[in-house]
Amino acid sequence: MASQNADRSGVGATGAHENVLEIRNASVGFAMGRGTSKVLDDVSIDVHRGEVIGIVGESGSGKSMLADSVLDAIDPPGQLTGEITYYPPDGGEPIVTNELDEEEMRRFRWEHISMVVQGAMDSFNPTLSLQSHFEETLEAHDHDVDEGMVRARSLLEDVHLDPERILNSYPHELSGGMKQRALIALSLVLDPEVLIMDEPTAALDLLMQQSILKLLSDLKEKYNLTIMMVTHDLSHVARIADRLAVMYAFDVLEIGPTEDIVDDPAHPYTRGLLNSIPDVHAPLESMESIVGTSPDPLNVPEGCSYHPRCEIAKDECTLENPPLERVADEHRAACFYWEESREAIPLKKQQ
Ligand SMILES: Nc1ncnc2c1ncn2[C@@H]1O[C@H](COP(=O)(O)OP(=O)(O)OP(=O)(O)O)[C@@H](O)[C@H]1O
Repeated sequence: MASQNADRSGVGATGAHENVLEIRNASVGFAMGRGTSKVLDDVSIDVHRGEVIGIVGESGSGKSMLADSVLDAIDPPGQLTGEITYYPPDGGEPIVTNELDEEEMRRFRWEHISMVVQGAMDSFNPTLSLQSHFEETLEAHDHDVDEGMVRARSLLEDVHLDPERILNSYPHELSGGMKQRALIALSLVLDPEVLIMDEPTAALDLLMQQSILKLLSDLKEKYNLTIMMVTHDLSHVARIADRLAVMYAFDVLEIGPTEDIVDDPAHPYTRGLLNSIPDVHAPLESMESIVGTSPDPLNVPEGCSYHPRCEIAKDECTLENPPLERVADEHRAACFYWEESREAIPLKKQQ
């Protein structure tokens, strides 16, 4: 497998690097008739070992592109550039995932990083029982099937499903919530270290969404997982995320501990996003949406991409793209005027 001369400075006492993933200058471009459409624009973030990181933002902001980049799963003709490095738990050689060839990636995926994508519930093969899905996955990765099925049963119990009943069922015999939970068990059967969930609960009702979040949080503790969770629903993921990265126009414009982002966001966009989250107790007229729409990938504004919608933008914002600046210890925001934004854009009280 491809490796790089790793930066060993983040190696902790256990021999494991403190970051499980380092995403550096990740960009995705699609060549189109009207020019090249950049749908991920030079994103660099670390994913800390053992955390839940929520990737949030409006529809079309590039969240799935960021998640797909980790496993180099961009559909052609999309082109990924940059470098995504995975650090194994045992302090072994780091792996640059976007340098793996097809066969190396086939082995890497599910063993180290599993991904459950939008609509994956429908990806079960309708002609195969759930037992066959688990067995095929184990066989494809040369795992001992008997041993693997012991783990599969235990994982199914972890997600509150009856192993015997589920393994003997066909996908159409399960409800949406059961399928989603079976899929989470399947994604963990090879004991990966990282689980990427892209809108994992979008098709489920609110109660089921909450129960899946609780399950993920329990699984994370039990199996020492790192979870990257992609969603447009900030309030939802904030319940389990240690950190949040807020995306807008194909870039991360704010990142930090969840409580900093929710209680004291620094970027005008994040403040607007929080003020637009529905509060069931508040009168409708008190809800605010952000004026304007997010940019088309072929028409991203110069300077700060948010400036046309920003109520505190100044000339400088139209000319220069602000870098992520330090707000507090681990809190960063890409805004020249983040200090001003706190007073200029008051937060409505969330329930
Ligand atoms: N195959 C493709 N060719 C060209 N552009 C694409 C392709 N797939 C996605 N895009 C564009 O990439 C941009 C980012 O898409 P992405 O799916 O990452 O957004 P998202 O934030 O995950 O949105 P959503 O929450 O709706 O899934 C969008 O503008 C989308 O139209």
